[in-house]
Amino acid sequence: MTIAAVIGLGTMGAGIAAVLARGGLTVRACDTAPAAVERARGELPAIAGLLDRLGTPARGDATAVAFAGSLEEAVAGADLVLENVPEKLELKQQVFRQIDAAVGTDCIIASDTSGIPITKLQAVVSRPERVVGMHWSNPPHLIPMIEVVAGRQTGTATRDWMVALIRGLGLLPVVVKKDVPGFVENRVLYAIMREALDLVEEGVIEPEDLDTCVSWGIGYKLAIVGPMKLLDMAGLDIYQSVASYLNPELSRRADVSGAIAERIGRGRLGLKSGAGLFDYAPGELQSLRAERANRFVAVRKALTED
Ligand SMILES: NC(=O)c1ccc[n+]([C@@H]2O[C@H](COP(=O)([O-])OP(=O)(O)OC[C@H]3O[C@@H](n4cnc5c(N)ncnc54)[C@H](O)[C@@H]3O)[C@@H](O)[C@H]2O)c1
Ligand SMILES: Cc1ncc(C=O)c(C(=O)O)c1O
Repeated sequence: MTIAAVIGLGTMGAGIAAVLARGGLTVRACDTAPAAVERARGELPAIAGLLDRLGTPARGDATAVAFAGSLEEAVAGADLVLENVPEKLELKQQVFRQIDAAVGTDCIIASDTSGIPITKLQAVVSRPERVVGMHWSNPPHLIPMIEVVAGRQTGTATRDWMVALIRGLGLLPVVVKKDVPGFVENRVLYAIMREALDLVEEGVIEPEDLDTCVSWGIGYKLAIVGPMKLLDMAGLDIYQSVASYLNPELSRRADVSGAIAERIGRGRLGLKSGAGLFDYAPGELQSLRAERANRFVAVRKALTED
């Protein structure tokens, strides 16, 4: 039985732990914030219900996650440790050192980092060849694609082990061939987010209308036809004509939108704080999450049915 430990139970933690547990792994998890542990514990039954509805391979119970009192307790005897703490390099490196000191020589240490180069994380451990990126997408129990990223010193066997694990979970591993910041998913997503925020800040479009435009004009299409295939569908000549005048116009800002920093400064972090770019009524968050989860399940089943 493969033993997995998940370090960090925030937005991503419960869903990842549940998917690993349903895949038949023995899962332990920990978080330095007791409230995060209790929130994750409370989320597991609903997540398990969604995985049942998706019909993913069930080799275990998605709610069978053991919550450890410390990182050392969580990682003891683990075959895989997934670091899942906030996106801060120094913190991740500190946690990586702590993991490295507590695991066996065969343990694979993975990170769910959104895009910090894996090479920077493996630089602080004694067996860098056992370090690999395992980048899930939010919500992790509903999005089947996981990026597998090898750092400069990652062993091929480690990368291949991770690909096989993800396939065994019934999910879609995508091997990112170069350890670039943001990997692939977030480089594309953040180009979209940068342009979207610029268009709203420049008064070109209202936020709600931007979401409608991108979700139904682009997201819906890309769910069925990926960008590379879409070029053939649209016509490479059309792309060349449009890109020739449009590429010079696209946002190239290297800083982060001031609108984002301003809201963070007011404690408006998004769903995690009850308000962000949008306001949410107190009871709305739960129904919003449930509605979105239902739509994720319906679309994923529609896209994967033969
Ligand atoms: N939120 C997303 O959409 C998303 C998607 C994919 C990947 N990621 C990445 O996954 C990682 C986690 O993201 P998140 O959104 O879950 O973050 P989060 O801030 O919601 O949760 C992080 C959790 O880590 C805990 N933590 C902090 N220090 C710790 C330590 N030393 N030991 C154990 N727990 C500790 C915090 O208490 C918190 O509960 C980040 O690297 C992030 O970039 C996030
Ligand atoms: C805004 C944003 N940033 C990072 C990630 C993943 O690393 C996501 C996501 O998974 O959806 C995201 O939405």
